[in-house]
Amino acid sequence: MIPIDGLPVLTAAEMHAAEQAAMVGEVTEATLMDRAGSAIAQAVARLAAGREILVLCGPGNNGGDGYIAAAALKRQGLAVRVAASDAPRSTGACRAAAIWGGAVEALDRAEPAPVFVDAIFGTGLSRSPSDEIQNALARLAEAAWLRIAVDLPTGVAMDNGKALGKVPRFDVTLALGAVKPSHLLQPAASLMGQVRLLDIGVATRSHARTLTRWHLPEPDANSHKYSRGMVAVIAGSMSGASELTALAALRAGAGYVLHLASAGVSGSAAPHAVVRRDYTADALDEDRIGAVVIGPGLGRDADASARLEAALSGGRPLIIDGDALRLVELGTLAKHKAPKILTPHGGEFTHLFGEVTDDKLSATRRAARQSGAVVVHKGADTVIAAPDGQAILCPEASPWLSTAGTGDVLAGAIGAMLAAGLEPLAAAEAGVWLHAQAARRLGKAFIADDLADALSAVRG
Ligand SMILES: NC(=O)C1=CN([C@@H]2O[C@H](COP(=O)(O)OP(=O)(O)OC[C@H]3O[C@@H](n4cnc5c(N)ncnc54)[C@H](OP(=O)(O)O)[C@@H]3O)[C@@H](O)[C@H]2O)[C@@H](O)CC1
Ligand SMILES: Nc1ncnc2c1ncn2[C@@H]1O[C@H](COP(=O)(O)OP(=O)(O)O)[C@@H](O)[C@H]1O
Ligand SMILES: [K+]
Repeated sequence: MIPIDGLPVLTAAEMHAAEQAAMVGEVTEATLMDRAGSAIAQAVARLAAGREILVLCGPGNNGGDGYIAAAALKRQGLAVRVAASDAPRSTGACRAAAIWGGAVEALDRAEPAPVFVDAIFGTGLSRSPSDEIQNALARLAEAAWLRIAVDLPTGVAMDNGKALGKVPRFDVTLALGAVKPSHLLQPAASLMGQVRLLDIGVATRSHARTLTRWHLPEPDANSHKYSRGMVAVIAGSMSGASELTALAALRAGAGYVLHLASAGVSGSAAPHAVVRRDYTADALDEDRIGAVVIGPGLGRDADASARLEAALSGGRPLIIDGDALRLVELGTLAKHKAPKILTPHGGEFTHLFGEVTDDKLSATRRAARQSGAVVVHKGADTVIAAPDGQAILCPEASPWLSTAGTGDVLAGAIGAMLAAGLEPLAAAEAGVWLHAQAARRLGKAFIADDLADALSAVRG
């Protein structure tokens, strides 16, 4: 059972191609199924710790994996029963059912067991499971002590994070061969419990992968405040938001943070480490500025538009967030040649790129291509994409982040990473990682100010 940080994420088409490529020489579909079944059995035996196991098997190869796993568990002397939603149909499932060879209970009459293993449907789900299947899953899951899904919980589509019908909550999902988009996309991701990969010897390559820890730049004896990275935050009508961004940039490790506001808007407030200057048209002429953040608290008035235009024409690496995402036009963005990162939440994304009609991964990739920017499409399932198609899917972040100002903090953290010299995609990933870790450390009911402060501890 492999933790999934930094692993490739394969869509249905990519997974199919990877499986086909793996089936060479003596390796057949049956070989892969045997590997999957024995890896599942090993994981289930470990998790079950001697408790009785009920494996639910479907008619396709997901069911086939279930029969092979049940047979292996039985050989180990564990108490295991099998129930089926349907007779085995695929060649693989028929072979596997024969290997099991034991009793098969009818799904609607199956008695619950403490450990419930769902191998009804996996990547081959083509429509909503019947009410009979949905009800049986709900009843058996409810009565179980531990719920384990094989590959994907039954009812979850593979690529778009959608649940087709009622899907119970699982404790563990064992991804076979590769992580798939629905392991990370909402609402499906929140039904999976812990996702772990089982290696079945399929080589996986993809332009998408899961979030991973970044080895962040550390200062050394030659460092000074400018070499650590200088971030300029352009303020607007609500300076609280841009102050949070400035604080977060410092806490994330920037060497120098400039807060540029209208005369009289911000003065001597803490933290005193933020350098506060009046915003002027030539404010961004300072060559040492490594990243400009614009949007948090910017407002949407004429001043805000003028500041955005100055930031876009200034040619410095940019992070465009909040109000600036409501003001900016796609055409202008594509013409801006310096590195840029957009950090929209769902509403801002729709405003700029239109409704997501397919899935968050495809939509974010498209947006990055259209805008020529790295796009951080925020939410419980943040997706980051670069114009060249590379994408990063993030595991479910703390729901306590759903409080005002946490996005301003993220923009500051990403600003610090960009100013420190990371490439835009790496800067976005590192910022999102720091932000998620800070939230995790804080636990519950924190506020955005706490989150900004906690970035220091995550760096430490
Ligand atoms: N390929 C490989 O190399 C490996 C694959 N592996 C395993 O195979 C799994 C994919 O197997 P799979 O393609 O057979 O699909 P699966 O999820 O079992 O379902 C398909 C069956 O269900 C049916 N069906 C679908 N939806 C339905 C519904 N709502 N209600 C009723 N029926 C429905 C569908 O019938 P149809 O849609 O044609 O009517 C078909 O009969 C994958 O998740 C992994 O576990 C591993 O063994 C490693 C090697
Ligand atoms: N329910 C949630 N679960 C996990 N993360 C969330 C949730 N809601 C919001 N977030 C995260 O919190 C931040 C909120 O940003 P944003 O919506 O821009 O807020 P604000 O503009 O108030 O700062 C984003 O990083 C987002 O990914
Ligand atoms: K399943």
